[in-house]
Amino acid sequence: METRKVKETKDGADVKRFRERLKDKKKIVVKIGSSSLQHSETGDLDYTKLDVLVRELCDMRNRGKDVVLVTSGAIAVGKKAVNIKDIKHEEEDNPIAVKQACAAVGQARLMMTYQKIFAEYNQVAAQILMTKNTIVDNLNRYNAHNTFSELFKLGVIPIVNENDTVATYEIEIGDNDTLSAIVAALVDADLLILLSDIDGLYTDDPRQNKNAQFIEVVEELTDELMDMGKASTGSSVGTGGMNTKLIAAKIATSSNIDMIIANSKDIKVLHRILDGKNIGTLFVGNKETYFDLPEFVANMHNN
Ligand SMILES: Nc1ncnc2c1ncn2[C@@H]1O[C@H](COP(=O)(O)OP(=O)(O)O)[C@@H](O)[C@H]1O
Ligand SMILES: N[C@@H](CCC(=O)OP(=O)(O)O)C(=O)O
Repeated sequence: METRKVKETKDGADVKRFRERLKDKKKIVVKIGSSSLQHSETGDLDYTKLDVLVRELCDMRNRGKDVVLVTSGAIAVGKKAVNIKDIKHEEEDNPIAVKQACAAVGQARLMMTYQKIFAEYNQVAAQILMTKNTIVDNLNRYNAHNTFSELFKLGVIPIVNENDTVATYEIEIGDNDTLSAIVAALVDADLLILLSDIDGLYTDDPRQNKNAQFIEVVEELTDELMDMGKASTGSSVGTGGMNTKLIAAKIATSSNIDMIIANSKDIKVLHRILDGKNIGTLFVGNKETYFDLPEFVANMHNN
């Protein structure tokens, strides 16, 4: 049984009020990682999970919300399709090209699967592939923003991933936790939900430290909290571990967007979160900060 650690609110008020306001969120970005989409034993797609994910997203649309899905999985699905088990950097002449080739195969397959399931719920979905330049270049950013706005007006759910085949993978945005927060800031979302292979943020990696305590709410991302993720690596399938989730939290909360990390083992948590239930770790958006998105993305890997 996990020990829950509830951070006191600044004014001592009940943390429940932060959960209550989740009921009113209108524009929601949901991110799912590769490890959550696959069966861990075989690496094949978990269709049951994908089905529940799509159903939850369509139901959010039916509740009148604007919804974006940021999905990983292109490389993992591509690797499976061309029968590559491991991309070992020391054994490949050009490991990045191998990953990019896998992404080219896998992205199309992944979208095919999503399109099929979204169609079952009579929901139109779109694909948006982004690179660092989509945000840094003013005209690109303006066009991307307008495209999202039009898709929302049309009731379409945009499905986003990094354009791994043209991005220099690992030195551009590189992970979808960060990408999802960037997307949330770009579209002026009011909630970002990261579905992970863990319940939320702990005081330390609970897989390494049995005494790690669960943190229910983070009202202020202190340096101490940011350091909590730095040593982490995450699963063998996932890219960023907790570090990239905390970077995402920094981007989101500085843009006044609430963010939640929740466990993807039961994707039905999505509607429960929107019902104000106490699930996952909630990072509270900060109204007082100004966040310069293009500036941040331009300097991302220099920080
Ligand atoms: N402080 C922490 N709190 C929670 N999980 C942590 C922490 N530090 C490291 N981790 C690890 O990060 C993992 C989640 O990252 P990752 O595997 O990249 O997830 P995903 O593929 O879902 O994005 C957890 O399974 C956990 O082992
Ligand atoms: N863009 C890559 C995923 C990168 C990524 O961040 O993966 P993950 O840590 O599983 O969310 C892909 O689609 O394979």
